[in-house]
Amino acid sequence: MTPGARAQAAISVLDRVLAGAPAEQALTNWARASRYAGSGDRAAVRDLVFDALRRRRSAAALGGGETGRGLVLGLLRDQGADVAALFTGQGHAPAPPGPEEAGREPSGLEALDCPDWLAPALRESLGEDFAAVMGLLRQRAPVFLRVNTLRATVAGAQAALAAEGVGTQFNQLANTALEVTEGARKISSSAAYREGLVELQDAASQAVVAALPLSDGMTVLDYCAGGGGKTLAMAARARIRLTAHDADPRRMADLPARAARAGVKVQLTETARLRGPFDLVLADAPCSGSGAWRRSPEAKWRLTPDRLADLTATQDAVLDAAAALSGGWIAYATCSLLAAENADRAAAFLARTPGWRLAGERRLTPLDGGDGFYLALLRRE
Ligand SMILES: C[S@@+](CC[C@H](N)C(=O)[O-])C[C@H]1O[C@@H](n2cnc3c(N)ncnc32)[C@H](O)[C@@H]1O
Repeated sequence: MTPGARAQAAISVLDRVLAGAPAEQALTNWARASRYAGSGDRAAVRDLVFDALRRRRSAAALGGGETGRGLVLGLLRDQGADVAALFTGQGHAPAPPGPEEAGREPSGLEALDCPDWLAPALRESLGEDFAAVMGLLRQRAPVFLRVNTLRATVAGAQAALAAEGVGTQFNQLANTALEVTEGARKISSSAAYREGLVELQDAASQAVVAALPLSDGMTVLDYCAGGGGKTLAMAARARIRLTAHDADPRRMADLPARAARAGVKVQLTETARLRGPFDLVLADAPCSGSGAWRRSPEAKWRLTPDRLADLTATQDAVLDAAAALSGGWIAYATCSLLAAENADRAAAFLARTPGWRLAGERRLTPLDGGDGFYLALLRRE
């Protein structure tokens, strides 16, 4: 595909996303219908789509409108690309821009790609870091790996990856974290990955697990296990008896295979069969994902006040369920930057639940290098 044809493909995918389709699904449908597109084309179109979604507001201003065409035009102008050479109207390339597509410079919250309604809450939560964090959320996220210390040392994993063309450097957020510097697209086919030496996991997510009070012999429940990223990371930290649960068990479908690959034992349990007490319950609650908007930029634009209110109600329910199942610790975590989902939820829990205290807290933002995360360690008195 020519660069112009790739831009046109991104325009059609973005039009579907703007109409409500999830970006991953719209990209998959486009790729299935475009057998002529090679892996390089698919990667280029994907990058255009996700870059445009991260900058949806500012790109719409620069491109003259919030359409697929406006977003791609605006993104390319932002990147300093030669738009006239791409929007030629020749072959499969998009038509040249008209005068109504001249666009304008974005300003204020628009230039930060911040939704207006969320700005006060984000400003309050992030304080003087607000603009710097919003600026980082407009960029691509680094790719991080977690070294599975049950299978390899950090140096051993680095050497195995390097032999397969994947360059890494140590990241200070966690002593298991490697940032990928080269060859990210080779990871999933590498032997190091297939043999369970490394997992894809954000460095801040690893830092959260590193901060948990885990020791040999503990019984641990991962109450919101999802795909099991933190389940596996906890298993590598200490010899614990691990149970994984999720309100939607289908989310744990890959966990048995991932656990086998990592050399880890995990018991999957349905809600009706859960029996406490556990020494520690990890409540990695569903949230706005605002700390991970670099990876999932659509979430920034789809969040609404009603959705946020639903999420905080679920977070309260998850904390209450965790308290009923824990004999000692609750680790409440989110990948949100909003105090309403973080410290406010921990405070509300402590206010309505006698017999618990706050034993520790950690806040991470993309300024620390990884995703934004919050962790509250709650201790039964
Ligand atoms: C942030 S994700 C978990 C990510 C996972 N811990 C990881 O590290 O890969 C939150 C999970 O909570 C689950 N969930 C939502 N509501 C829940 C509830 N009321 N009780 C338990 N799990 C819930 C969702 O299905 C989702 O898989």
